[in-house]
Amino acid sequence: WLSSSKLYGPTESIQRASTPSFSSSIVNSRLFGVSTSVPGIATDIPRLEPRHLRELSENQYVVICDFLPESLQTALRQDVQDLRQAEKFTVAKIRQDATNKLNTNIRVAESCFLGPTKLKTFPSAYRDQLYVILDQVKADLNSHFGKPLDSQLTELLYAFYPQGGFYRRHRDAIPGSASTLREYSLLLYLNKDWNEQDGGQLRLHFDSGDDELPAGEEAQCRDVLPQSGTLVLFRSNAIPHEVLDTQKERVAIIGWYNRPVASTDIGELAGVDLNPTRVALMGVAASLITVGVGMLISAS
Ligand SMILES: O=C(O)CCC(=O)C(=O)O
Ligand SMILES: [Fe+2]
Repeated sequence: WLSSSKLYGPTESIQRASTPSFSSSIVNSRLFGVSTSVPGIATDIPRLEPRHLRELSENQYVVICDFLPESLQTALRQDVQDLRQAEKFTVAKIRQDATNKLNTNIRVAESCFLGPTKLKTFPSAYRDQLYVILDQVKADLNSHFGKPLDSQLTELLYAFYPQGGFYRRHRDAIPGSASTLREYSLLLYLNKDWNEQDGGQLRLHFDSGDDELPAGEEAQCRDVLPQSGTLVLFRSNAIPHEVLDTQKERVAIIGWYNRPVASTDIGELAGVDLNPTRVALMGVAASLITVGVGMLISAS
């Protein structure tokens, strides 16, 4: 597992997860695989390996193929179908947008918010398994980077893009809004047998722009196929990205690991101008804001 850390450009090196895609209920003894058992399912918990974490810190993003166990991919694909059937999906809004109004010039997709406290009337052991896996990813990020991530402030959703769907270039963390707390963006795809001609690639941009390529800069990007099982992680404030027009229905699990609210965020998040010395004395206010932002996120 400590094999060579490759230096690579935006167009190469897609990593592979090392855990087997599925195992029976036998607890495995491999270094990065632990197992849980949920009634009816027993799946290895895939882990971020040191090479993945190194790559994330060097390049601000990492792409890991075959991360999610295949049996779970199948089950979650079915979960998306069932939730759509039950009309649990709503047309996705652009949340960073000040007005939060529907903007179909930027995004055409439907979404369904997920999390341990969501969809209580529509439980799924497979979704619970997903939460366990995503908590482990968070723990792996935590222990590698040594920066705490806030468990209250994790956002998670299913996104369904119809044929012709897209999401134009944007950044996930925008200063001056709650999204500024997003530290890592997470994408997990559930689309079987995806090809180049199906479109819907996730395009990661490496120029210095936000929503557009700055004049005079050369485009530099990498396209990732939304292939079932693929995990993409990137620093939310570092990598502008977009979803190219999809020729087929496309499903993604989208999440953000947020950092805790710092006292220096208070002014910005509360929309007021506070002086820094006062702000420093306001740790209590920071935790209140955490609760407030948490409610904001869970209400969406
Ligand atoms: O669906 C994707 O691949 C990306 C979605 C995205 O960028 C977002 O929801 O912020
Ligand atoms: Fe995004």
